[in-house]
Amino acid sequence: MGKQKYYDTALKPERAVLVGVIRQGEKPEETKEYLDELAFLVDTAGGVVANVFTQKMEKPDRSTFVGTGKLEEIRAYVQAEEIDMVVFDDELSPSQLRNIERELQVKVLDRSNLILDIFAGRAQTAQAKTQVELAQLQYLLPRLTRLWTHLERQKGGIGMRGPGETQIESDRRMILEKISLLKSRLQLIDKQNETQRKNRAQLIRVALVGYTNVGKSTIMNMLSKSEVFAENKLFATLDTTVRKVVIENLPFLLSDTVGFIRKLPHHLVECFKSTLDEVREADILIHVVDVSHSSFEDQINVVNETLKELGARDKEMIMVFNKIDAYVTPEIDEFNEEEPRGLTLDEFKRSWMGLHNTPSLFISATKKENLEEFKQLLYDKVKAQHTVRYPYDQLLY
Ligand SMILES: Nc1nc2c(ncn2[C@@H]2O[C@H](COP(=O)(O)OP(=O)(O)OP(=O)(O)O)[C@@H](O)[C@H]2O)c(=O)[nH]1
Ligand SMILES: [Mg+2]
Repeated sequence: MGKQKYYDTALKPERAVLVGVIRQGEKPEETKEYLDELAFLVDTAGGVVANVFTQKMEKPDRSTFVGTGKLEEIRAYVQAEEIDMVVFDDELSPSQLRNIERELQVKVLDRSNLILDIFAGRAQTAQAKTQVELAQLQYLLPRLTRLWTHLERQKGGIGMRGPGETQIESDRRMILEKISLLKSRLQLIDKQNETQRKNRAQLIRVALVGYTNVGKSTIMNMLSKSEVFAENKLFATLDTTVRKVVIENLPFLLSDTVGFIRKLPHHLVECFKSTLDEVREADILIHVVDVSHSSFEDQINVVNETLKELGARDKEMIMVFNKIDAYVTPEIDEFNEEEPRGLTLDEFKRSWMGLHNTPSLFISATKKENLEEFKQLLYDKVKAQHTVRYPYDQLLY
């Protein structure tokens, strides 16, 4: 796919239509959240959203995701409005993808390959590039296989023998060869990185983790006075950056890494495992939350789940609620007089502190609010671990 195109602002942005299914028991706000996030992904990839289609269904249709009537409606819109692509909020199965493409006659993407495409456009280092390419090929492979078995089922029919199959078979073989090549390349890079990590000074390691776009890189820049790329797009950071930071007289290593997101394609997590080594090997995690985001509590859960998947859930953690400057008390229901609004920041703070033992802080990285308190807590935590780990270290005394 034309990655170049996405980032070339001189070209007309591609026009997209989003499609989501409202499952039974799902609240309309939830669906809206999911689709808003999908729209942000499209925006990050350089496209513009022209329209959104939703359908209430018990579960997505097995062959066409949405019902045939809805698909017909989308097709009419796509033709009338010169739409370049249709993006589905869930990962489509190989046969769904094929059926929908046949019906709509336009580029069809799902959430997974949209994320993969953004990653591909952002990867800078050899490691990230290799990881993304591997994930893309692994995404592609079953979509070829199924096509192939589909053809095989019809084998015997006149005109169905021969080239069709062998073409796909050889594509498949090529992809498999490429996958094993990429895997061995990654192993080599991993080994080099491991050696690098071993050669590092004996310092406590702290990792910034959190949902994408919460302000991890901004905090990294603030603490290390370095320049890590930060912007209001999803997945601004793909490669892990490690910096030495000194608070008062205490040095430690701080790493900034790729943000997490709901429904992150599984093979992508797999491929990025080694990028996330810094997280897995960290002594302390700083879990950054964008408290101004309307679904920040869901985002906290997604991050905790992903950490569990990485085997990093039991580490010492500090919760940092960032962007307090942008927090607005949510309006819940204007017709309910007893509960016309959600929690104010203060109320949330108190209820959070009451429920959780994890040390928590409320800051604004851009407005520089409560940064001293944050640095102090970080200093205390790092120092506590440092004195246990390196008791004879002269640095501290
Ligand atoms: N209002 C407000 N915006 C902030 C604050 N901290 C960061 N931002 C903005 O949030 C956006 C995302 O910041 P990043 O630091 O790139 O976030 P990240 O978590 O590194 O994002 P990814 O690398 O994409 O996962 C940027 O536009 C920042 O300027 C804050 O305290 N208040
Ligand atoms: Mg970042």
